[in-house]
Amino acid sequence: MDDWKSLNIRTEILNALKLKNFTKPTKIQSESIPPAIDDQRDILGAAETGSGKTLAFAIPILNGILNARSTESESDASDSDSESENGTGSELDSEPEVLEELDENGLGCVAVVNLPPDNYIRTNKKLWAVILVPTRELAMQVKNHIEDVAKFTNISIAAIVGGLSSEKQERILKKGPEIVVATPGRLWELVQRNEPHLMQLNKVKYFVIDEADRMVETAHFPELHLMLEKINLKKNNKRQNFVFSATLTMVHKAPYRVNIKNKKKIKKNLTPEDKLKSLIQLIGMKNPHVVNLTTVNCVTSTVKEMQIFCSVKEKDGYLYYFLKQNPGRSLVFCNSISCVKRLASVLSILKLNPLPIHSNMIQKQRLKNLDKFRANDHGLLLATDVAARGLDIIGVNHVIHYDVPRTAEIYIHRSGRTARASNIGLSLLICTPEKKNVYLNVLRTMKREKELPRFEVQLRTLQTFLACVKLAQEITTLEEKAKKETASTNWFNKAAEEMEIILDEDELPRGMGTSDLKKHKKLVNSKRKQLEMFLSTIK
Ligand SMILES: Nc1ncnc2c1ncn2[C@@H]1O[C@H](COP(=O)(O)OP(=O)(O)OP(=O)(O)O)[C@@H](O)[C@H]1O
Repeated sequence: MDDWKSLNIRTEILNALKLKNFTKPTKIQSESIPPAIDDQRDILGAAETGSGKTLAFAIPILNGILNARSTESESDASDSDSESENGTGSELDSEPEVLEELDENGLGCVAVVNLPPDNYIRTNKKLWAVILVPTRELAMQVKNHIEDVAKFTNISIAAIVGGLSSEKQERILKKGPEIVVATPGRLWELVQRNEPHLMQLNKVKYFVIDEADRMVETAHFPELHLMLEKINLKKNNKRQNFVFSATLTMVHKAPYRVNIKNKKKIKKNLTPEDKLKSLIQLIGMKNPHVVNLTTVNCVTSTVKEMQIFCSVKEKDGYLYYFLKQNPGRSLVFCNSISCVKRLASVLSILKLNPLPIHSNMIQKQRLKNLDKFRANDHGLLLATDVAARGLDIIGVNHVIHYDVPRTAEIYIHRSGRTARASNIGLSLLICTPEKKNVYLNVLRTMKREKELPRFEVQLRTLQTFLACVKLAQEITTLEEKAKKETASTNWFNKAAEEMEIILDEDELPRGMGTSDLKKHKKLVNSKRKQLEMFLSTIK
């Protein structure tokens, strides 16, 4: 534990690290923690996936809160009359609030008032830190990770995310957690509802943007920009900012056609320095300490990268071949929700028990599927890029890019779900001729001169797998059709029932009648039996 001790970390935190068996800091931790703790510097940190960035910002925050509390209790002891810094009363919102009200004619008029809004009830606990992350699952994970390290402190941490009851989250905030980990949408919603604890947002001592390059994309998180405007409206020199990502310094070449079209004003390619500068400005950081540990390879060195080149028709077959031939915990990424849903049907019929996760699922089911995946050494998660960033699931053996990722960043983050914390793993990209350009572009952005090595398959074995997949696809299509037909007939029958009309079969919507449906079912059953036979020949 000596390496930790030299970082000036408090005993409460050291004890928790010891309990977790984290014997020494990772590189990003040993390079970020000292300037953050000793010099209270803002930190811009870039380091590969799975390298421990969460604790690189969480430890300085916990340490800072504990130190401040000790100082407060010392000064409280010496001056019991003075107002505690822990209470928010003296510090908060001394500035008048400007409220819009309606006059008797229903017209808007502006009233300047010194009082807070009616529902503004100050919590008596200070909001020390706000940590923003792009996805709900990541917020939960970061919260749990920090809680582990805060085990021997009485600092409380809350996750505030969309998809769960906002009333319940308001109840959590009422307890006054010192650290709030949140997704921007839900946090902003509660800020706008004047949630009392969050009224301290512009006074927080620590502000973190994790996965920052993704978070500042305006199109994805407009609320983050509104929040930044709000917290930067009034200068808060005491705020310490932390901005982290594995792809913070990654830049893309401006497309060639842009250069040709705008002959006179040729678009300058953004440099990593430009990118950092604009982040610093946007977030309102002051002279940040930059820790850039990204490597030339971009992807963690313990990830073995490979590719399969095949036609669109063969993709499912190659995927099934890989999954059957390479047992372990696998995470398959698709570019769309519809692809996840379709693959989930096909792979379920092939008895692989896939667990889908995408943004159209209810939040509780998303979390449930993640838990099931975590608990099963042979789990199979089918995900959109909602699971590409930050998720820390120990023991993911394979990441499969079923669809070529649209950008190098996505490729890096997806691949980073395996081989975490110095473990090894495989990242396999499936590419079709139509997507070859996108794939080459991803490699170009990562400055790779060579293509990824080919994943070799045994062609004879592959044929059996392709045959199984073909049957499974046929069954899926037939079942889908039957489901749609039944749904539309049911709807028609229900409508007729409500209108008290009795229908003959020939009055039902054109499509399958009851007898057609029976035949259809029979066909599905025979195909299923055929598939069972095929599957029994595969180990
Ligand atoms: N000092 C340490 N010693 C051993 N393991 C550690 C240490 N610090 C963190 N870890 C573990 O390493 C794993 C990765 O950490 P973390 O999730 O913070 O990575 P990250 O750099 O944020 O990754 P990503 O870029 O994918 O979000 C976690 O399981 C964490 O518990």
